[in-house]
Amino acid sequence: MPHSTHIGAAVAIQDLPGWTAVEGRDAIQKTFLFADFNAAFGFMTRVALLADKMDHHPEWSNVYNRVVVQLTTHDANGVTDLDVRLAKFMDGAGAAAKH
Ligand SMILES: C[C@H](O)[C@H](O)[C@H]1CNC2=NC(N)=NC(=O)C2=N1
Repeated sequence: MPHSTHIGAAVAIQDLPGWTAVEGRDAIQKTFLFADFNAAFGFMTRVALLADKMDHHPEWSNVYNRVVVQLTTHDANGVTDLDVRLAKFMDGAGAAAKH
């Protein structure tokens, strides 16, 4: 795996508007709400291409226009710089999202 630096959810969310710490594990969470399924799946596709390049993958689910995301680094048992990088990219790619 790529080298990663442990940050922890509490510190990570200070720099990530709309992201919250998950109860019971070191992970961060955000819900993105889009106009429709097309916009939601477009977002997931753009994120998937980066996740593949980074070899760092979100835990997420999609129902129609809603995408619920949790990020953590399994190899580090917690939130690292890789999760912060992916979260920031999601915030950019999810600019069309309603909050
Ligand atoms: C072998 C492979 O590089 C690892 O399993 C990668 C794949 N994607 C990953 N994604 C996430 N979120 N955390 C990891 O620790 C991780 N590890």
